[in-house]
Amino acid sequence: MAFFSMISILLGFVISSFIFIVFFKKLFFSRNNMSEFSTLPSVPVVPGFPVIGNLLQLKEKKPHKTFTKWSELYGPIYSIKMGSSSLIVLNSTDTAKEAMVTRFPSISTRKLSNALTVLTCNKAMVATSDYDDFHKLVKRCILNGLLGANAQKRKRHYRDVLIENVYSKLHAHTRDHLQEPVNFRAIFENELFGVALKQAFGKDVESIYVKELGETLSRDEIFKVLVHDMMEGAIDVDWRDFFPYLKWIPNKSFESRIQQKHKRRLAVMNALIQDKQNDSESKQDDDCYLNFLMAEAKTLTMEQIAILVWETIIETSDTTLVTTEWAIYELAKHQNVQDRLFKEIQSVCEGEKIKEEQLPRLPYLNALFHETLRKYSPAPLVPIRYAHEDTQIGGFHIPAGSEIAINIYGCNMDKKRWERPEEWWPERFMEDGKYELSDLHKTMAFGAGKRVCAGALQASLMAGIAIGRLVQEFEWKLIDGEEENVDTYGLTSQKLYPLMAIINPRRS
Ligand code: HEM
Repeated sequence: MAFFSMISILLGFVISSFIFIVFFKKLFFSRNNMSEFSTLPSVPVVPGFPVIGNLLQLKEKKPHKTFTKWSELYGPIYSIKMGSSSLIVLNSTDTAKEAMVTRFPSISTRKLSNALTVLTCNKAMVATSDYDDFHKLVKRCILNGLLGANAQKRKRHYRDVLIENVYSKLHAHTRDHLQEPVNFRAIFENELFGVALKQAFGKDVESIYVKELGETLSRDEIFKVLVHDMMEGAIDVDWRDFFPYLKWIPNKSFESRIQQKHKRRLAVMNALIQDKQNDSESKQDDDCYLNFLMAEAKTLTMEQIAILVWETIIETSDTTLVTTEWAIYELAKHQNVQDRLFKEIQSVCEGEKIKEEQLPRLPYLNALFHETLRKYSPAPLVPIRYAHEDTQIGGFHIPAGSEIAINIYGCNMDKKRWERPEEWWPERFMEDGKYELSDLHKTMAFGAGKRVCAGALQASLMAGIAIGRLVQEFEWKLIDGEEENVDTYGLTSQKLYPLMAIINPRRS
């Protein structure tokens, strides 16, 4: 009997110790697992519908505008549901900076849509890669080989030729069709694409035979395949992005659209690369980005090199055009701003053609460039990021696994930060007639922190000198009805309808 009661006491002790250990371990473990942030409040949620969440509310293809409206109701940071995926949206400069700089180590990976996964060959671009060794290698390459200050000095002649060509074509227009509106985009886009090709391959091209397609493409067709179709593809929507658990269901029309664009782009890039390699004996510029990558990044595959070179072509061809076209539109609309800019240029350049070296001495030109970046944020939404560990933003808990969208357009339309944000008003950067260089970065147009735009210098030089020279040489006026044409299109706030303006030469 004593033996049995001994056993039951012992058993009782073992069981209670076991329960205690399990309980204690659980308590200890969950405490340990509870990050320092989990006591913070969760981000506010924008109400949506069961299953689809907020998808219906986002059906107009300008999510940055809808996000900005919601920020007035739900605050600068909130969460939405896109089908079964949640997305945290940041709409103020403070929260955006926190995500891009202070909390960057916890939010350094990218989350790509199905379309972008294909078009970027699974993150093989600098701009869409995760923050890893690949990113460090290719960002070093793009800065040293093309976009850093020294490389941009070496590429100066391309920019000089661009501006002379644009000037000559506009001048020819005034000679042959005075008082007829000019399509500024058609001229500027064509020249920018030329710079993009020269930087990439050391030369412009008129046409190319693409063996994989069995056809010869004209320069316009090359532009369509490398730039236009890619911009269109980047915003193509696959409904499976919103319901990843249904990814096993085929979406044939989406897949064939994207694959076709992707394959044509690679075929054209391969043809251009081959053409350059066959041509290496000729006197073309050998300081081109393709040669730089081939020499400096030997661990990369040929497909990665093709994508990295293509990246510089699409980036050079698009955002600088968007900014310059909107700036000229606003100048043509605001004659007083145009006059003030012209006077500033004349007093600094003393009748000579404006030069890049003079840009720092032209505060009003800088102010209006940055005001254009603010109002028209050429990259309104930064590619989506992903929190790989618990963190916080704006005093809210951001659990690991959250997807985060940074709405730069929303930051720049924030009424708490900007007086009358809807107005284009360069003087906001010229308080008391002076401007502070640091103020210009308040727009966050180029991002911030470790993923800051690599092309900011090139874009500022090209857009700055183009705006300055075009106002120095011509008076710009909008045609009737043009003021209403302010709609945008696509991923980068491009003007929906090309700017149509009347230009008059200022001097013979
Ligand atoms: C006005 C013109 C431009 C604007 C407003 C702009 C804006 C931006 C923004 C917002 C980012 C994202 C930052 C982030 O993910 O946090 C970015 C990244 C980038 N941009 Fe630009 N960009 C412009 C022109 C250019 C040009 C002309 C090039 C190259 C030719 C370029 C190359 C890049 C690259 C390579 C990145 C990725 C940097 C990285 O992830 O480390 N950009 N840009």
